Amino acid sequence: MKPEPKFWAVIPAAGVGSRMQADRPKQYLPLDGRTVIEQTLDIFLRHPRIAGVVVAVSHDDAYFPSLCPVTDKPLQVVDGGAERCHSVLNALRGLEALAHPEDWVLVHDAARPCLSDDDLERLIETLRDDPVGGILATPVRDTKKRATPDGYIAATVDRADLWRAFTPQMFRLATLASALEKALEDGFMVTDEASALEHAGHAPRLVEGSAENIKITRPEDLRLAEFYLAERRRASTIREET
Ligand SMILES: Nc1ccn([C@@H]2O[C@H](COP(=O)(O)OP(=O)(O)OP(=O)(O)O)[C@@H](O)[C@H]2O)c(=O)n1
Ligand SMILES: C[C@](O)(CO)[C@H](O)COP(=O)(O)O
Repeated sequence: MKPEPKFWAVIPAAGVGSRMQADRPKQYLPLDGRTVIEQTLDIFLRHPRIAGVVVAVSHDDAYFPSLCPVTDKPLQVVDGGAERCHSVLNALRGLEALAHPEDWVLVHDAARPCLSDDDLERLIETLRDDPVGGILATPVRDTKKRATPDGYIAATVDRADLWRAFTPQMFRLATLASALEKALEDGFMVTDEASALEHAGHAPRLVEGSAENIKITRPEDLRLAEFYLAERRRASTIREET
């Protein structure tokens, strides 16, 4: 009898956050009373289906050790790499000591603290029997333009079938690790996990999620994330009081 596959979270958190122009890596900036990364980790540490978490942090990260998230789940910390894909691959290799090759891995940016429990649950429920896996995403809303090198409109891109890729991106551990290794061997510095699966010939599934699942990249994103989390806290308080 094959064991039921488990669900693991991999959190790439080894970036420097250069576009944020802050005094520290953006995953350690304050957000709604905690840090960005604590908000993100909490989503997975408190979700009943998540068996454990592997976080990739910069080898000289001086911030993470002071956080000490409280959890009874396995929480492994590995060194990140030069690019996000290297950090993810390092985390997958760390996870191999804890997980079965057929277990599901949900790769989620530390910089996306506004992922909702509903979206996480929908992703898992939609993909748990899928032969490949997939990603949270949302259809493009704005008209898309391609630019000339000197900042003029070169063309309008048909947005009919365009989606914005979010995270988590959910794939089987062995499939994802080998796809990432192959993409890197072939010289593809993929910016998300789905690109590696596509390079390997797969067609990951798109699971529509909330546009509130923003990636904190620039200063204005932090203000928006503060608004979203404060709104959810207010709504939760009202529900508890009624
Ligand atoms: N070598 C890297 C680069 C990025 N990340 C992580 O991947 C996520 C998405 O990357 P991005 O938003 O680009 O973060 P940074 O690389 O830190 O931002 P910037 O490009 O502005 O420096 C973040 O949680 C970041 O910490 C990582 O683990 N390892
Ligand atoms: C993985 C990702 O968040 C999907 O949109 C995005 O590709 C990360 O890109 P970044 O340049 O590493 O922020």
